[in-house]
This record gives sequence, C-alpha cells and structure tokens, in this order.
Amino acid sequence: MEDLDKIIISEKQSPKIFLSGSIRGGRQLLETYRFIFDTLEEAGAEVLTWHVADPELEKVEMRMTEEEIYARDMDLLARSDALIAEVTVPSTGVGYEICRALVRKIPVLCLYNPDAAVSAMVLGNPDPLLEARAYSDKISLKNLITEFIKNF
Ligand SMILES: O=c1[nH]c(=O)n([C@H]2C[C@H](O)[C@@H](COP(=O)(O)O)O2)cc1CO
Repeated sequence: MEDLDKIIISEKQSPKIFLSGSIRGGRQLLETYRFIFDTLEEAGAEVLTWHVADPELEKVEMRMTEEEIYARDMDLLARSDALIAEVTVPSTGVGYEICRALVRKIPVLCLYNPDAAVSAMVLGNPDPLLEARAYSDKISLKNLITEFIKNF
C-alpha cells in the first residue's frame, strides 16, 4: 500500500500555471512577478509564461510580431491547469487572459496589493472559478499561492 502511494505521488504531474502580469500596462511590479514565479517553481509547479517575470522580456518579444505573441500566449493558456494573475497594475492583456481562462473553465487566482484599485470586473465577478485575494506582504502572498496550487 505504501509503495502504491509512492507510485501515485511520483506520477503526479507538476501543475502547469499561466502566470499573468502587466507588460505594456507597466513593469513596476516586475520584482513581485519574479517572487511569484520563484514561489511557484519552489512549490513544484511549472510556469508556462516564465517570460512575464523575465527582466529581459522586451528584447525577446521585440523580435516577435503581435500575432506571434498572441498565438503563443493563447496556446500556453490552453495547456494550463490554472491561471494566476497579479492584478495590482491595471493591464488590458491581464484582463483579457483572465476572461479567456474563465471561458475555457480554467481556475483563476487574482492577487493584489490592498491599496490597488482593482476592477469590479474582477472583484465583483461571481464566477466560482475566480478567486481574488489581497496580500499585505510576501509571506501572505506565498501562502495564498501555495494553498491555491495544492488543488492541482
Ligand atoms: O509582449 C507581450 N507578451 C505577452 O506575453 N503578453 C501577455 C502576457 C501578460 O500576462 C499580458 C500583459 O498584457 P499588457 O501588455 O496589456 O500589460 O499579456 C503581452 C505582451 C505585450 O502586450
């Protein structure tokens, strides 16, 4: 029985997470996106959109057309088990990705600083697959992320 448990645990795939964070909406929270990325990887998740937390992102994305960026991200979303969005910095792309995830029935966790003016499209959204949580510091941010990904 113990052996069977071990096999089941070792066969458990790491959850694939679509990390969503502002790019053209402003990069001022890049350090927080990096912290979320590191927390997810430490917890055994695979972050498919690692580029969102990449300080060199502009260099890579500059070589891609707008259509290529869109197609790549929609393909990554289709392969994700869940989406985690940092919504403190308002971003058209982040809002769009949240909506697309919900349409595809992919669970979404939105995280934000308590001082942020988060859209009512997130805070007032009754979709049971959407969870929105404020974090006051890195400890609470880490706890919210690790609790959420336990479900996958
Ligand atoms: O170059 C890009 N690469 C890219 O992956 N995105 C996606 C991922 C981010 O979660 C989101 C950011 O949107 P925005 O650029 O509107 O802030 O869109 C967005 C852009 C630029 O709009």
